[in-house]
Amino acid sequence: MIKQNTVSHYTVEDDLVVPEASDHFVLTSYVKDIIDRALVYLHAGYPVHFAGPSGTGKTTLAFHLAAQWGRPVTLLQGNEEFVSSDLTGKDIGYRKSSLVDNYIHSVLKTEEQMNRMWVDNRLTTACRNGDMLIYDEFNRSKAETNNVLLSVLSEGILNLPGLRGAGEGYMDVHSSFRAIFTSNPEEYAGTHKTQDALMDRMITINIGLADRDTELQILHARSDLELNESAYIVDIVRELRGNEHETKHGLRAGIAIANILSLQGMKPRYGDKLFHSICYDVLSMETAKIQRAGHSIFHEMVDDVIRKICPPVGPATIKTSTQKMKVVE
Ligand SMILES: Nc1ncnc2c1ncn2[C@@H]1O[C@H](COP(=O)(O)OP(=O)(O)OP(=O)(O)O)[C@@H](O)[C@H]1O
Repeated sequence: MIKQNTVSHYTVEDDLVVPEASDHFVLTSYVKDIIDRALVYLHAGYPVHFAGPSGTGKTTLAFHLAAQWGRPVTLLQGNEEFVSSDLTGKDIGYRKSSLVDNYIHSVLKTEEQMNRMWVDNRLTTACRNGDMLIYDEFNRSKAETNNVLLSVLSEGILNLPGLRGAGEGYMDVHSSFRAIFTSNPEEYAGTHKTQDALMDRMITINIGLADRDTELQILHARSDLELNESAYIVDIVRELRGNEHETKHGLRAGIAIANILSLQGMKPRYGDKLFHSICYDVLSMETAKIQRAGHSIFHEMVDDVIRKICPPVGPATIKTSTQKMKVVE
């Protein structure tokens, strides 16, 4: 595992995202393989699309990739309410300028000029400057909103109908412009079916759940829990995923449990009631619905997995910042 000082958090200043170094980005061979392939596609001039379930690291990969690319980054977040002008820009009205010439006091000459005022939005700025565009969850925007990307990605032309009146209806896209898209094809609420024409213009890398080592390194990097203790959490989450009921937790649930435990000075132990409860709560999203003979078997299922994976609590009492727990042996 290599922890790289490259990226995973960023600052936003005047709409421009500048990727910054982070100690927390984890680059295992699994992650590196994805980034290397994506860089090859970007160098060949193709936009890259990371597609996969929630919490698999798509956005983090997109920012890391953008940092590797080295150009300024413009960020767009897919939105159901967006219309094309939210991507490209719009006329914000007219500017009126008038000149009053009274040089010869008996002659008053006035001249008025009306100019349309156009403001670029993020896509236009990125195309103009040759930035890297990250369009996160782009399928949350309607297909007709994203149509403007078709000519950008294939012909290198941005269509700006709003500027037609000013004789500037099209703009050549800067040759350094690139785009990284992310989407979750499994998400139904609030997403739109992406048109094939757009998908056809990007190279899609399917991001599944990371291998165990990557998941472990990420969980360890994102919490202060020791590596061997982190491994118990990773195995619990993976075991529940592999369960016949197929729970769909991504990386976040494990990170959350590890963070809570390390902040409380706790360790994942079978029989520690608080630990069991934390697992019920954090992992309850889908599994809570699982029933047998009319009652939820979710807690039993989690208890079973914890028993299989974690060592039991020792004879000492477990100290947490808020309470002392009685050991259950
Ligand atoms: N390579 C990595 N190094 C360190 N942390 C990572 C890495 N990949 C993912 N993570 C962490 O895993 C969590 C989920 O990652 P991320 O938000 O990128 O997933 P996502 O697939 O974009 O999720 P969603 O589809 O729900 O937006 C985050 O806390 C992120 O910081």
